[in-house]
Amino acid sequence: MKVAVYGAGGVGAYFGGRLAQAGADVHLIARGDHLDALQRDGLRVESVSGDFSMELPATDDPADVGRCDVVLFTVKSFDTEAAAREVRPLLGDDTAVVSLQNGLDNETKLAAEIGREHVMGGVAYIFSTIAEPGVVEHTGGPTSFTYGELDGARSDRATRFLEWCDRADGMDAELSESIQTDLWEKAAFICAQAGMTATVRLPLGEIRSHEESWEMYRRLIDEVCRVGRATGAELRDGTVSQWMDFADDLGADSYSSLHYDMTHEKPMELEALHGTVVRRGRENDVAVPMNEAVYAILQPWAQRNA
Ligand SMILES: NC(=O)C1=CN([C@@H]2O[C@H](COP(=O)(O)OP(=O)(O)OC[C@H]3O[C@@H](n4cnc5c(N)ncnc54)[C@H](OP(=O)(O)O)[C@@H]3O)[C@@H](O)[C@H]2O)C=CC1
Ligand SMILES: CC(C)(CO)C(=O)C(=O)O
Repeated sequence: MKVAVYGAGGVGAYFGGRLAQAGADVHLIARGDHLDALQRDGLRVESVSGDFSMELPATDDPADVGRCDVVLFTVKSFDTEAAAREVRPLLGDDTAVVSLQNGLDNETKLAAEIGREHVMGGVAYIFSTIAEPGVVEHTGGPTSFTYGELDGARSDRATRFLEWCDRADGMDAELSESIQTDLWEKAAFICAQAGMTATVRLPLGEIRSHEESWEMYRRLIDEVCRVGRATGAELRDGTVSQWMDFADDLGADSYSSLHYDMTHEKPMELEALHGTVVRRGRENDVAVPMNEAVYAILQPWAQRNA
């Protein structure tokens, strides 16, 4: 199984490294200082599930890699269109490009550039960042992702990739029959987890311990579920309470990638998260006051860091 990781950062390099440990032929696509360090010193993953280091081919030019079975597409959502324009050298007839990004529009943008037949949707659950060039720090979370064909088919390429994922330690993967549902459900959780940790600028434990803040967390999830349903996505009953239980069990020191980016002067995915919910809410006549508040509070930060 030949796999390219397009955007080998916190998420991509972690899962790519795990697949390489399982024997997959993994190629990293990165840029800047991070790429220099990957080429010079290899990839180092410092993980709560066990540290590991490995030498993997790394480049900024997809033509060096050539056709792959699977491309894990893990750039930030604001880089989706630019990166999608460079994906073609990685594509054979049956190549799957699997987005593991946050946001609701990445798959559509990818499909517009490379064709819907190449695109799978996905959602990732992991807390990981580039701690320094060449080094990915994994601090917690389930280390799992769910992915699937846009039409829900249990295709040969999707099941073949699942077999490889199942061989890998330190990660779990699941094949989805309704990736739109999963994307909206993940959006509901991330708008709460990212929105609250970034606006409050404190970890989840302190947010949980204040009734009003915890209620805002719940309302953020609820609003996104309402918008998702209004757009036609079939969210499961009980999604709000399931996420509240999940968030109740997360470590008290949990934050989010949005909080990390905000506090490290990095571009933020605010438009892909709360910006999209606010716009889709207006289009579908669904009130989203909590998401509007988060969007308004974080816009100056998003502008400053852009
Ligand atoms: N981090 C997390 O814990 C989680 C993140 N996610 C989502 O996963 C996605 C990826 O996040 P994350 O891994 O944190 O992001 P990172 O910033 O850690 O990694 C993305 C990498 O892609 C690189 N990149 C972007 N464009 C290109 C390009 N054209 N060519 C080569 N390299 C490129 C970036 O370089 P540069 O830095 O120079 O831009 C960066 O090194 C996001 O949508 C995020 O919301 C989902 C679940 C958990
Ligand atoms: C769900 C969460 C919070 C970690 O998996 C995430 O997606 C992020 O930090 O971007």
